[in-house]
Amino acid sequence: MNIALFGYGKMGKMIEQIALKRNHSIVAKIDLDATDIDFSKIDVAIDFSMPNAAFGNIKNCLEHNVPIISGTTGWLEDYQKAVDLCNENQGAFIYASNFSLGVNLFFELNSYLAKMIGSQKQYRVSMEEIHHTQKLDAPSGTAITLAEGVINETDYTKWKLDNAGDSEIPITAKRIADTPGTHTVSYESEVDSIEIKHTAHNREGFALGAVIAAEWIVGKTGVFTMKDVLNLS
Ligand SMILES: NC(=O)c1ccc[n+]([C@@H]2O[C@H](COP(=O)([O-])OP(=O)(O)OC[C@H]3O[C@@H](n4cnc5c(N)ncnc54)[C@H](O)[C@@H]3O)[C@@H](O)[C@H]2O)c1
Ligand SMILES: O=C(O)C1=N[C@H](C(=O)O)CCC1
Repeated sequence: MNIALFGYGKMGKMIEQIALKRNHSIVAKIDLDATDIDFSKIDVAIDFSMPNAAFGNIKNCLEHNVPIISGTTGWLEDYQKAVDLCNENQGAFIYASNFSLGVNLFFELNSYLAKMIGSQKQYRVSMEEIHHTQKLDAPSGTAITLAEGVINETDYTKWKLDNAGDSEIPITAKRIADTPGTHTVSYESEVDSIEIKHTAHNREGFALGAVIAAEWIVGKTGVFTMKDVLNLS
């Protein structure tokens, strides 16, 4: 498969290594705004760029009929526009806040736990995410997906960074050097605590998941998620 990388930073470089090992070719590396991209030889694009660049890259690919996988976080105010563009162009698009298999299993576990605890009003939920100090957005996209998972199953209505009101889920974002990504969901009552936690040891899981999503999407039409790719219920 001929892959174009939008964003050639920490993730772009890791994705390149994994894609080459899986016998794909990297036919373009776009690391800044580019106007002279030859879309005719690209089978699929993978965007791990920056919050202010992701939507432009997705739009460019969809308008040139190139399927696009986006892992960039912090641009979700434009997500619905990307979905509409994909549908208008009969294109193919996946955004995931986290492409690793482990985190996608963790999302399922989080929803299941929230569903069980939803009616147990003695528990208060909170979340913590820890990432490296270069991260531009907070809270992490993964923490937002986790919060949405809880909101779907309980009476919580919103998430909020730090101090939250009664119906809001408080998320604490910490930045510590060299931390690839750690997420904890905690439930506290007067008498006990329940915690679930996912720790990424490096970026390989994110990158492998993105390449697997790219392999999966070629030849398909529509807006998909990692649940579709991994065949999770
Ligand atoms: N979904 C996931 O599984 C997952 C995993 C890790 C990181 N991320 C997200 O991916 C993004 C990139 O992470 P990173 O650690 O590689 O960051 P990084 O800062 O190392 O790399 C980003 C690269 O994007 C480039 N860039 C800037 N403007 C661009 C443009 N217009 N087009 C193309 N490239 C452009 C920058 O020059 C930089 O090299 C972040 O938003 C991060 O939160 C997501
Ligand atoms: O390194 C990052 O930046 C990461 N971003 C994603 C997020 O915001 O959830 C996934 C984990 C790593």
